[in-house]
Amino acid sequence: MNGEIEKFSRELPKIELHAHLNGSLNPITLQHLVDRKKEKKPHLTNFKIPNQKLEIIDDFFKYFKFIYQLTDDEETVAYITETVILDFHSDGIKYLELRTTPRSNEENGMTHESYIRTVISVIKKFPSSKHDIIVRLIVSINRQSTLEDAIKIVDLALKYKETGVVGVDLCGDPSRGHFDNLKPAFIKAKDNGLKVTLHFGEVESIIPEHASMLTIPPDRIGHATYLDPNSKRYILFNKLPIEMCMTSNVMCNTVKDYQEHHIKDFLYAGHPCCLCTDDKGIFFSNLSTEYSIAASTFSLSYQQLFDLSYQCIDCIFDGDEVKIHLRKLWNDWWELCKPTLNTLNMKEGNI
Ligand SMILES: CNc1ncnc2c1ncn2[C@@H]1O[C@H](COP(=O)(O)O)[C@@H](O)[C@H]1O
Repeated sequence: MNGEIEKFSRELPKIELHAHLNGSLNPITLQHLVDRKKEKKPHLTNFKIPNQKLEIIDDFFKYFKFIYQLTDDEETVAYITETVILDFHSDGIKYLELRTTPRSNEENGMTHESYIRTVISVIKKFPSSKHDIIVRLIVSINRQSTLEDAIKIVDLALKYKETGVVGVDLCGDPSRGHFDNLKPAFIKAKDNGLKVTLHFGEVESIIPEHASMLTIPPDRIGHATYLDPNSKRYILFNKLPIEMCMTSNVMCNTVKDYQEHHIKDFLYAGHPCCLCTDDKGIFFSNLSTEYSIAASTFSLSYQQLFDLSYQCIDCIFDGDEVKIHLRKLWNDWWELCKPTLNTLNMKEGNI
């Protein structure tokens, strides 16, 4: 990879809109958690995430059986939230929408509500004025939830709407559950002013759920790898922003390689695409690497990389005031940075 582009991608102000808390733990944090818990849970002693491409996406979801045992109390949830925010901060992320699925643990008194409260209490420690990063929360609902639980989670998201929750997400193993079972929960979220993002088209077998999902309608979708013609038309016509997770898709083998990634078609069409990490801890990536990969795969120029990052501002779930703040930040950075760039890479790239 071109070293100059890597440096540029690191320094570029960036927005992360699709990052699962428990999938974003760096290897050092994970090892630290293993060390802390191994006395009580000796079967986790040798747990490590292998840095290799998976054969099928089903294998990916198995990791959470282990990770969840490491993050099953409020103290640890607070610790990982802080670590993950600091990691994103040091990678040049200026606005982060972190997402997580509330969990409970009867043994130590953690409830869905105390889980959310814990995450929010850490987010509050990062006021933008002090820390140079704005953090918001998306509350995830797993596809395997019951409708009753999903509604409870939406109610909690609404309860904490004024303290940093901006939206809800549908996530989880796409081969489990069905969107229609949970649809009323998403309608409730939307009706009450929360934004909605849905994992969409991550695998081909999910296509029959698409038409129903689009009726919500979502404010963004994640992945959009496998699309039927009607959904694709809807997404393009409505300029529905897509959270693009290139390394995640390649590592889970839902996309053959970077060159074949569907982001290419959407970029050609001038469609709003937001590069995201998904689960940077499991895929050994970070957001600046995703920008470098996009640049080297599709020969993007500095200007195109900057534009790619800039247009994410329009796709955030927070309101106009934050958007205006971010636009100024981006423009000021670009004015300072532009004169120092190698003019060769300023020329238009392939897209
Ligand atoms: C590969 N792409 C993906 N597709 C679907 N769901 C995913 C995912 N990556 C992560 N998750 C969902 O996020 C949870 C972990 O973070 P939190 O416990 O919420 O912080 C996983 O259990 C899974 O449901």
